[in-house]
Amino acid sequence: MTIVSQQALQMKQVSRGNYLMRNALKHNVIFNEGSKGDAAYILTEGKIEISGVIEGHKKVFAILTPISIFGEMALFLDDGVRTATAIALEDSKVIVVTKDDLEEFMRESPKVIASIITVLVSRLKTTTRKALKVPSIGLGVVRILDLFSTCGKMELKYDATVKTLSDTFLTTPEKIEQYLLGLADQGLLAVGRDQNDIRIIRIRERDMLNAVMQNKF
Ligand SMILES: Nc1ncnc2c1ncn2[C@@H]1O[C@@H]2COP(=O)(O)O[C@H]2[C@H]1O
Repeated sequence: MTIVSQQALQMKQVSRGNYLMRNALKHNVIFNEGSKGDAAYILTEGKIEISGVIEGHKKVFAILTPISIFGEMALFLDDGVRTATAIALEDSKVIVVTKDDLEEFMRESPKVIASIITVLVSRLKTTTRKALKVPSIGLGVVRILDLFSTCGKMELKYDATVKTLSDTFLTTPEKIEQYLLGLADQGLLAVGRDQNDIRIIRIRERDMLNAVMQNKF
């Protein structure tokens, strides 16, 4: 049993009242990041995606399966605002836990408090690990271009490449264009137009990664 499900079951055990159940059909938004939150939810059936928008890009933080609790953070935060968006990936069922319910659970059972802390700590640990894994954007761009050239693909559509790279590295298209400009200045690629007047990137250095590493990019 996961830590999250332990916590959810803990809550079921201490609750004496009737639960308010809610169905969330596939694609339903249960709540949006930035909205005010007055309840947490225990997922009993289905699948919920927890995501946020970082620098204009959607980032999935977690995919929850039964039994998991979510939407608890806003109940602890002073501003009461949702830190992420919850969307049903499948037809789902949740138990609504109001702020009053949660406070009552916590008053009645120190185990509930302990398990909520455990859930928050475990999410923080996962999130910190993910954050530390964010690659150097510059080197990441070079590695991807290097892969294309290794596969013999020396011309790439400019707009599509910039969009894919900015989505991949959760950064702005402008930032990616700066890196491309830097590589162009080093003579490793050129930006031009094809016969249909579509902007393209021409990779000029087959071993781009090696060249960049030698230049201590
Ligand atoms: N990094 C994360 N990993 C897993 N779940 C999260 C993460 N950030 C937020 N959540 C959950 O998503 C919910 C969004 O609404 P809340 O801020 O009320 O409570 C939040 C947590 O339950």
